[in-house]
Amino acid sequence: QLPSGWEKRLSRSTGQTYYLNLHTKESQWDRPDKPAEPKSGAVSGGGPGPDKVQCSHLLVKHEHSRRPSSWREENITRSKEEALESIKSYREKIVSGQASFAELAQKYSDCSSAKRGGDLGPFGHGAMQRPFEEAAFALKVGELSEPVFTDSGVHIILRTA
Ligand SMILES: N=C(N)NCCC[C@H](NC(=O)[C@@H]1CCC/C1=C\[C@H](COP(=O)(O)O)NC(=O)[C@@H](N)Cc1ccccc1)C(N)=O
Repeated sequence: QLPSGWEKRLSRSTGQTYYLNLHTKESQWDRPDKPAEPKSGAVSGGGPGPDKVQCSHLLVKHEHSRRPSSWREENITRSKEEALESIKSYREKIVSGQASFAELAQKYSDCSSAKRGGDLGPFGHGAMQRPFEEAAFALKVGELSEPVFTDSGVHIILRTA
C-alpha cells in the first residue's frame, strides 16, 4: 500500500496513473517509495535507514536565533515562544488541508529555501544541524515533523523523498 498521505489518481489528460500527496498537494508520476517490504524473518523496521533524504522545511526565527535576520525581516525580534506558536499554527493549517506546505513556506519561512517552497534538495548525514538531521531521517516520505528546534530557530520538516 502507499505511504500515509498519498493517493493514487488517474490523469484526466493522459489517462496515466499518478500519485498525489494530500499534505503538500504535490503530484508525481512515480509511485512514492513504498515502505520496504519486510524480508521474511527480518526484524521489522530494524533495517539501515536511507543515506540521503530530501526535505522541505518552514523555519521561523526568533530573537535568540544564531542569525536573527532573513529575506523576510532585517531584524527578527519575536520571542522563541511566539515563533513556536506561529510554527504550530502553520502546521495545523497544513494538516487540516487549509494550505499547502509549499505555499506557507514560500510566504513565511525565514530560510532562503522559502523561494523553493522550502525545498532543501537531497542531503546526507552531517549536512544539517543535528536536531534537524535526526528529525528529518526519522520521517517517512510524505510525513510532516512536529516542531524542531535548532540554533537557526523553530522548523517543521516535510520529507519529500
Ligand atoms: N544543503 C546544505 N547542506 N546547505 C547548508 C546547510 C547548512 C546547515 N543548515 C541547517 O542545519 C539548517 C536546517 C536547514 C536549513 C538550515 C539553516 C539555514 C537558515 O538558518 P541560518 O543559517 O540563517 O541560521 N538555511 C540554510 O542553511 C540554507 N543554505 C539551506 C538551503 C537553502 C536553499 C537551498 C538549499 C539549502 C547547517 N549545518 O547549519
